Amino acid sequence: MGSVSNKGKAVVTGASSGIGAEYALQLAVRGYDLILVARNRARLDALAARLNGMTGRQVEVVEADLAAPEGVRRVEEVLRSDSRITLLVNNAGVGAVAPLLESDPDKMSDMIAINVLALTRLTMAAAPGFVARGGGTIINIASIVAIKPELLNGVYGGTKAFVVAYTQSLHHELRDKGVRVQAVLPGATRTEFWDIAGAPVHNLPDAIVMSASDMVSAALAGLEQGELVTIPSLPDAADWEKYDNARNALAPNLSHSKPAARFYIGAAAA
Ligand SMILES: NC(=O)C1=CN([C@@H]2O[C@H](COP(=O)(O)OP(=O)(O)OC[C@H]3O[C@@H](n4cnc5c(N)ncnc54)[C@H](OP(=O)(O)O)[C@@H]3O)[C@@H](O)[C@H]2O)C=CC1
Ligand SMILES: CC(=O)[C@H](N)C(=O)O
Repeated sequence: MGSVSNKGKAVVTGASSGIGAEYALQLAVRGYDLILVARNRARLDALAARLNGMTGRQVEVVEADLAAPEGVRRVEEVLRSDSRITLLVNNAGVGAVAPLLESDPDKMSDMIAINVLALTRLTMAAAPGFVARGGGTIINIASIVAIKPELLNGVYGGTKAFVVAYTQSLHHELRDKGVRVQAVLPGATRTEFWDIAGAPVHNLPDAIVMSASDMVSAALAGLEQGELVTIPSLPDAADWEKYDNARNALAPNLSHSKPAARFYIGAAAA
């Protein structure tokens, strides 16, 4: 059994494969104890044993279906009750490539439940403890489809746009309370995501597909550099800042007592 980490514990959802398993590895190497969450118990147990053997860190496992209210409640309870938790990685997620008119509404509902509802509730379960203890970090895994929703299924893009907006708003509310937040926007990453979404990753050009290991290394470097939004592929951070500045530049004109003159409403009424 490893010694108790002074970095505390990281909760990683969707840790049974892909990006989540890679976060678990890289966080254990950085000295975090772990709580791994997903449905596939056998995979979680195998990863926990491997990481404990490699790093000596304590690794717990919570089997939970985050599409189901009782699964979310199980993880909420852990987040509320364990004061050693210092980091939450909201990574569990599913995607789709099918156009909206060919999509199964029940699958879309499940996607919203996992990508949006679970992430929202787990954040709300973790944040009060972080505020009370004067520190903590929440990493939300979004996607580049948050800003380019035309690329894949529209509901998937909508869920990831939610993750970015939610994270920006959390930053606004929590930055003065010692809580760090980060939205990570991966591009195509070589994981099982693609098979599950219905489009094998080998059909994509290698030039646009990153390994999960490189993606997570870059995302953690972005966190260390203080980024609120990290796009691992983006060469120049100033490009995101321009995009974000353009959004903020709209602010003075987003709410007025009258419609803009270009809609001629005032002229017609006069
Ligand atoms: N791969 C890519 O190209 C990109 C991925 N992303 C995002 O990265 C995140 C991780 O995906 P990735 O690693 O690629 O894909 P994987 O399919 O490899 O991993 C998804 C993880 O989510 C878990 N998960 C899925 N459904 C549930 C559920 N109902 N309850 C609990 N856990 C669940 C899975 O575990 P289990 O099945 O054991 O429950 C698994 O651990 C997702 O949010 C995805 O949207 C973003 C951009 C690009
Ligand atoms: C855009 C991608 O390639 C990715 N699979 C995603 O989940 O957004």
